[in-house]
Amino acid sequence: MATRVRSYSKINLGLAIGAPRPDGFHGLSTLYQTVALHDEVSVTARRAGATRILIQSNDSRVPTDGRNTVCKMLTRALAELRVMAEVEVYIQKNLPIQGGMGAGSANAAAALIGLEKELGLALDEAVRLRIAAEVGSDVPLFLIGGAVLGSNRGEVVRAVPELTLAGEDSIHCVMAIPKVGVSTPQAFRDWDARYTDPDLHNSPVRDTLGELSRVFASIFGGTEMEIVESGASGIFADSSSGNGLNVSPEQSQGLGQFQGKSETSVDLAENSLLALVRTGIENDFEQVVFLQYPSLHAIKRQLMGSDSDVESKAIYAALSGSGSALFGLYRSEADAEAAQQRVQSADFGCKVQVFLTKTLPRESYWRDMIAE
Ligand SMILES: C[C@](O)(CO)[C@H](O)COP(=O)(O)OP(=O)(O)OC[C@H]1O[C@@H](n2ccc(N)nc2=O)[C@H](O)[C@@H]1O
Ligand SMILES: Nc1ncnc2c1ncn2[C@@H]1O[C@H](COP(=O)(O)OP(=O)(O)OP(=O)(O)O)[C@@H](O)[C@H]1O
Repeated sequence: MATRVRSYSKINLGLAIGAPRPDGFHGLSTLYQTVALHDEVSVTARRAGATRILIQSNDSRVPTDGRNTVCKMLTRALAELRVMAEVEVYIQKNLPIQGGMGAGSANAAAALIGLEKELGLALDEAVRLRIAAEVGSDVPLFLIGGAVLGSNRGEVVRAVPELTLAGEDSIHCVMAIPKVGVSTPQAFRDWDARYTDPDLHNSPVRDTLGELSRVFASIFGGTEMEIVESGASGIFADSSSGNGLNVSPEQSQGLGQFQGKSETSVDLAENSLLALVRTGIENDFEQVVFLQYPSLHAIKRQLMGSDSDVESKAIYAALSGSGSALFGLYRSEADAEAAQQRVQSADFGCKVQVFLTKTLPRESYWRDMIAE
């Protein structure tokens, strides 16, 4: 029987892009959050005299050769394990391709988990993170799950306390998935063009990378990391987690006012999403992707809701990664359903799928990953 692994997706809460680097990548600062929507990656593996990796998928757009993230990951993992094996993988695609939800990256992490389980072997945590980073900037986050800070080119990851809203760490989320694929490398190139071409460059260059990094540091602290075991994976965890949050007095006051309370530490532990959103986080990719696809901007507005109904408005809505998927986060299921309705009933000139889901904290991520 194959090991069936749920390959969950991610959204980005705030994403700042730095200058292009000599290696072709960009510095990046983001807060990844895993969500419950997922593909399913089924893995069968047995030791053999020679390695053979067979990949199949229900979606013909998924490459089944060495270009597949799963193939890249398994090749590296088997080499590190010093094992030869016949491996068969079936990728049941539910998530969009080029959707900005990290689906292909998550497939690679899921395949690694499945391979280890099938062979009864486990790689050292540092090795897993290293080969994950080689496969793609978005892969390491899926070896941690929950709320994860990403830096460098996105592959340096750090577990941070779960995002909370009214004490809950599983937050109602609406994903809107337009039938548009956005190429990530192209979106980075568009960003560069916008900020190097004087004709396109309308506003002074802002150090959004530095600004967002400082926001994250003020919210999550910059404490030492330690390796702890959690679920199926060892993870890097913030040693200050527990009550967890380290917020400036100004932010604490702002949040207290928002809630009509003066207590800060309890409020912050219970409402860290609000604290984060009130710092003004943004996704830099919106500046270039919305110019090219104005319909995506219109979808974001519908996800956000109207100022005349502040109570049911989204807490936050944004493009995920480089898109094309967008998401909204809500106080209640009813608010999320209302947002789903708004998006479904509007005409954006392109087909849009809309899903109700929830953010997936680290504990649930690992607990529910293996489908029985
Ligand atoms: C946009 C995000 O999804 C945000 O979470 C990620 O940054 C993308 O991560 P990913 O799909 O795993 O990207 P990779 O496979 O590592 O890189 C694909 C291409 O995107 C560009 N790229 C990616 C990440 C980064 N920090 N800077 C870049 O310029 C590079 O051209 C690279 O060749
Ligand atoms: N396992 C895979 N699933 C889907 N696409 C894959 C996979 N492996 C390689 N690819 C290729 O990678 C490209 C982008 O895949 P993916 O769906 O991960 O994009 P994405 O959702 O935009 O990811 P990100 O959020 O990391 O930008 C596709 O065009 C596809 O050709």
